[in-house]
Amino acid sequence: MIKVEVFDTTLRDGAQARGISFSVKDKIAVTQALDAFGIDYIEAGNPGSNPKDLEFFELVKSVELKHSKLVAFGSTRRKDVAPEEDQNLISLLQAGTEYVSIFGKSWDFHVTDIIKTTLENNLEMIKDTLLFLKSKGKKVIFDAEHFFDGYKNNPEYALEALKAAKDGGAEILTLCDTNGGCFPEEISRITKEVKEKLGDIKIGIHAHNDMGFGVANSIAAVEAGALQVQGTFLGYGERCGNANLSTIIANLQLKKDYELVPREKLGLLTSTARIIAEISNITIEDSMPYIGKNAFAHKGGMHIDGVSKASHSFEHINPELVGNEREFLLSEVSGRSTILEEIRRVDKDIQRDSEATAGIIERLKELEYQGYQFEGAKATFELVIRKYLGKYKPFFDLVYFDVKGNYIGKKYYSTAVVKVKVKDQIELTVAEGDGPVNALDQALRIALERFYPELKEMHLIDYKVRVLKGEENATASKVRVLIESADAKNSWTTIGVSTDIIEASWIALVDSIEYKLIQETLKRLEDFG
Ligand SMILES: CC(=O)SCCNC(=O)CCNC(=O)[C@H](O)C(C)(C)COP(=O)(O)OP(=O)(O)OC[C@H]1O[C@@H](n2cnc3c(N)ncnc32)[C@H](O)[C@@H]1OP(=O)(O)O
Ligand SMILES: CC(=O)C(=O)O
Repeated sequence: MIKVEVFDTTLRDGAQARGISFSVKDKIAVTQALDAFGIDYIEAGNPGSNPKDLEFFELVKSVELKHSKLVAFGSTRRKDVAPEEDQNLISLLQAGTEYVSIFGKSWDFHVTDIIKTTLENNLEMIKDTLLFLKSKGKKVIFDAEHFFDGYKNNPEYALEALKAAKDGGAEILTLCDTNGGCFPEEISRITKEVKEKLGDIKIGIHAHNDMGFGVANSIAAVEAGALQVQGTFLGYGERCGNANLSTIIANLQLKKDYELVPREKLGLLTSTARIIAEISNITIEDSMPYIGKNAFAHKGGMHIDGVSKASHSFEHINPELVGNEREFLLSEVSGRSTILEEIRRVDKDIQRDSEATAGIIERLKELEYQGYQFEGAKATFELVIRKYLGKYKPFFDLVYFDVKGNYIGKKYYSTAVVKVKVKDQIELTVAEGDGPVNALDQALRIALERFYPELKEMHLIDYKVRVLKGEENATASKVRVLIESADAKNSWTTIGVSTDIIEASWIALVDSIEYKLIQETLKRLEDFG
């Protein structure tokens, strides 16, 4: 088992992604999540860039980290400034970290045309900067910016840049595919050549994802001898992002003979990813390998049948290894194996071959054809099963409802009137709401709470509407409404479809209330034994 160090730059390179802006508090929270997961190095900011990063390094001094080493990032000294007078280097020292990472030019074209200095001066800038930082007691990781492009253009010079960093006392030389434009075989070949030519110093890899090879290139470098991988936990970063560490860690640790994080921590991969996404205010792509919501979600009836018989028939790993979960999605492509579990929740005696199983599948496919989609609305599907099996009795009957919107002065009000019959009693209520559905929800609850006080515990937490185009369901302009409701212990989702948004919302609202009342009834029956 070879140890490969993990270097996370979510808080530095990840913060260079469009749409990401961490507050100091966010940075501390991400640092703590990465530390708890066992990341070796956290590049947490660029103190020469902005006061926020400097403030972060000041405040983080009082945060106890159990595993990770913090790293402050900056560039080599400016071309005509001595290191001790370079403002960026002074800020780096102020950050007070044991480790600093310094990026320097290793592509001759960048030296002459971007920083506009001589090739010799750039080598001096690298060496001087590192010697200065070493003299101040720092451990330095050298990021050879554009190393692979530089090596392809002028291998001797690119290697000279690495040697300057080595002579300056670098602990690790990181080869960067800054523009993300290399193929894995190039990364592999060049990494091997660097290792042969530079001897015993530790090599790292920093890959970008512009060709979709961020993960593949990082793995190619590790297989060629790199012992440190830089990336961002969820692949955030400038342009197409950085190499995605959550994928690299799982790939190398579960499929190859490398240890990247302590073994017992791998099961925290998914929860750590979700914490970081939440703080970053970015939704994780459902299809992200290992940690995405769909990574172990099965929809095809034959796949579900296979997984139920032997999980590895359609899963490359057990989801528990990375803290994710298996899910079976209900839909028109479901077979009997998929829905049997749902049916048995209602009636344990029903078998795969029972007539009811086939009948319920037919009903499911019919409803999906009308525009329903049950993969996200299992509560409504439970009601479909109950209705089919005759295990459903309405808790109330609707006499009528009426919803109106009015401008009064300059303000828009929605009002709903609901008349229902419960146990032979008629209840007529009226309520105002923020919108028509909210008004309807309020009026219905007021009408029912007298009979079913447990409804006071539940509330609506999400409401989504989707307009269905004709070709999707063979009918013109229907709307699909999904309502998520919750009480103190559970949340559940219901669905309604109609050509009228109010009617679709009503259907989903009624299902949401009936589902809650059924659960309460079942609980009471269970309590009575
Ligand atoms: C590949 C990477 O991700 S590298 C990191 C990139 N990240 C960032 O740029 C985010 C943080 N950057 C910043 O906050 C700002 O760019 C600062 C504060 C660092 C600098 O701001 P400014 O002084 O206004 O310079 P500006 O950003 O316009 O230009 C960059 C300067 O750095 C110089 N420079 C670029 N790379 C290097 C290097 N490796 N070593 C020394 N100087 C460098 C450029 O030549 C240019 O100098 P010039 O002003 O003499 O032309
Ligand atoms: C250092 C760095 O972020 C890069 O070269 O991409």
